[in-house]
Amino acid sequence: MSSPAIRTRGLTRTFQLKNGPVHAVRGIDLTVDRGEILGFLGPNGAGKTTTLHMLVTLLPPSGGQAEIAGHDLLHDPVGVRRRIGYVAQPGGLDPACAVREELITQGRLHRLPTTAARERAEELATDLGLLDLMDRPTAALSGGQRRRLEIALGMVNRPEVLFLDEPTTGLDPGSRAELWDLVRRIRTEHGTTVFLTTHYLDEADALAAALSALSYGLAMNVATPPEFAAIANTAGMPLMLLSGLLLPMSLAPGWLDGASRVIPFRYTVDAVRQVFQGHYANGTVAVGAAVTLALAALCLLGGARLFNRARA
Ligand SMILES: Nc1ncnc2c1ncn2[C@@H]1O[C@H](COP(=O)(O)OP(=O)(O)OP(=O)(O)O)[C@@H](O)[C@H]1O
Repeated sequence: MSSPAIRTRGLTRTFQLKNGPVHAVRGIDLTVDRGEILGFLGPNGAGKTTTLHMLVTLLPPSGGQAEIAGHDLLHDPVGVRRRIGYVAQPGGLDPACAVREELITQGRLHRLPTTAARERAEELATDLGLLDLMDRPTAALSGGQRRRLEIALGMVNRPEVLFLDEPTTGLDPGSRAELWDLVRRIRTEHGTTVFLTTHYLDEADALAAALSALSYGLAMNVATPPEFAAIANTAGMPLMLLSGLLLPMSLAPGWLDGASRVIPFRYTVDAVRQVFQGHYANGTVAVGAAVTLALAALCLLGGARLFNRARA
């Protein structure tokens, strides 16, 4: 059986500042299967970008291990880099450079001979809907077109794993939907594993079969729907969610004890939605409310793990 696309164990990053350490990522255990889209969800400052930077070899971890496409992050970073594509947050394009030139230059950076780099540029442009824009300077592209080009640049080396950092931030709803289609096509047509960070639960919901939520530098993954249902059906939890108490560690120590048995977990957003819709039978809870509740649950569980670690 082939190894997972991404596997991390206890991945940690601490920044040492003059006034003390910042524990940006506190020991993440993640497994992402090949060909899967993983939505890595969390609010500002949760540690998403730090995690991503470690996984794409830009930032050395302070502790833990990771394997990407079967290559060890610490011992074989070059092997990792050859097999991944990385699309950073927007802003890296040369405004004066035409789309074709950007694509060819990227191919050359990946050591493709000139002819192969040109062919690859045409191929990607066809695939990602950039053909009509090839002679346009990147400064003259719309936000959505620019994003598509950035993703094409990340695909030049035919990566096994594509990392996208907040791919739709700043896009209008139409461009977001187009980009989601593109990401789905990349997965189905190329079999690429996609790891994307996002602030938006609807984005993770639309794209990802698996979702990992980050809270205070701790990731939670691997929850089967029954496990999640067991948590959600715990007496008192709906009230806590509705009251908007995101981290009621001190208020519900009994519940937190229970939570420690099912963490780490992974689940699909659909499962979360079903759990909450089932819980509030008679259909009075709209999907939007279910999503909000799910997000609150993630925060609660992040707090639970933090709490249990602190006690360990
Ligand atoms: N170079 C650094 N030095 C010190 N602290 C840092 C550094 N980079 C990130 N941090 C801190 O680590 C934590 C996680 O930051 P990170 O950028 O990974 O979060 P994020 O989830 O990507 O946030 P956002 O959604 O705002 O991009 C934050 O508290 C941040 O201030």
